Amino acid sequence: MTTEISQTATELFERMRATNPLIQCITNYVAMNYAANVLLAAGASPAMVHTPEESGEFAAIAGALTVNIGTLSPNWVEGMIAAAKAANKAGKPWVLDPVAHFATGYRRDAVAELLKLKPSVIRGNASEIIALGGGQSAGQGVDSGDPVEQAEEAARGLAIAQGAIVAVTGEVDFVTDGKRSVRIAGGSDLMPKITATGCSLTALVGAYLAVAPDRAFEATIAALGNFAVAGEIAAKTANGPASFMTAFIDGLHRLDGATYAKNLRVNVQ
Ligand SMILES: Nc1ncnc2c1ncn2[C@@H]1O[C@H](COP(=O)(O)OP(=O)(O)OP(=O)(O)O)[C@@H](O)[C@H]1O
Ligand SMILES: Cc1ncsc1CCO
Ligand SMILES: [Mg+2]
Repeated sequence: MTTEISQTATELFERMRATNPLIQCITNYVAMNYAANVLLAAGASPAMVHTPEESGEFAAIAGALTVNIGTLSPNWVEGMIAAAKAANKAGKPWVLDPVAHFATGYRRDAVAELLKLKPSVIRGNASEIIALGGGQSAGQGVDSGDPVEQAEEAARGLAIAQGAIVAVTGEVDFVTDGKRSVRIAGGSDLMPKITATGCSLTALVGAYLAVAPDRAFEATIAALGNFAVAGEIAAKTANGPASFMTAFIDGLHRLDGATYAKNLRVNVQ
């Protein structure tokens, strides 16, 4: 099972890079530039299209949509909802990143509306997933304050309740569809020291979903595996967060299928 999932992830890595999928990213002001560069380096084609006047129209032509609520305002929420509705209508997968949704009523309400539109994948840090499951999290704003293991039960429950794949990221990532679960090791402790690493990963999950819309579980694992492998390699030459960022973008660009397969550490639970 572990070997099978690793092989599938490697196939999806190759397919994503060969396909260069067009991904609509509705993300926050902090993440926009970094996420676009991450997608380009990884082999996808990002487009940051958020305003309601065009977000729905664009969702119908993109391979997948990703929605991150990091820096919200009414116009953006309207754009997110229009895009998610259009993606659903066009049969396109979409990913939700519920950044700090527990922090304010406005964020909670926005996430509740978006969850009604049934994202294919929900990707968050441990604190965000614990809070989505109704638990008390130790998160501080956008940063997680909880270990991934503590979010696993909430992740399984959320996956079943939503009919979605749930990905919890941290030192060792956890992905579940409610029945099947895997852990993905790798990455670097420098990754949470760079803002928008998680937001960029959410965008990359969209890129993998675009090439395997009917295999959202495997696509999510493959995307998280891509970050884990590239992050671990980048950390070997980095002196701190700033040089890591450069090494990470270069590493995503240079990564090949053989290196991906060799370094991927997925464990079926
Ligand atoms: N301590 C760690 N060791 C290894 N990898 C890590 C660690 N912490 C986070 N990561 C990796 O960093 C990436 C982003 O995960 P994280 O949980 O930090 O997202 P996030 O909190 O949503 O980020 P942000 O909101 O700042 O964009 C994932 O690929 C995850 O595996
Ligand atoms: C720092 C920050 N604030 C709102 S969104 C964001 C990016 C990381 O989630
Ligand atoms: Mg986040």
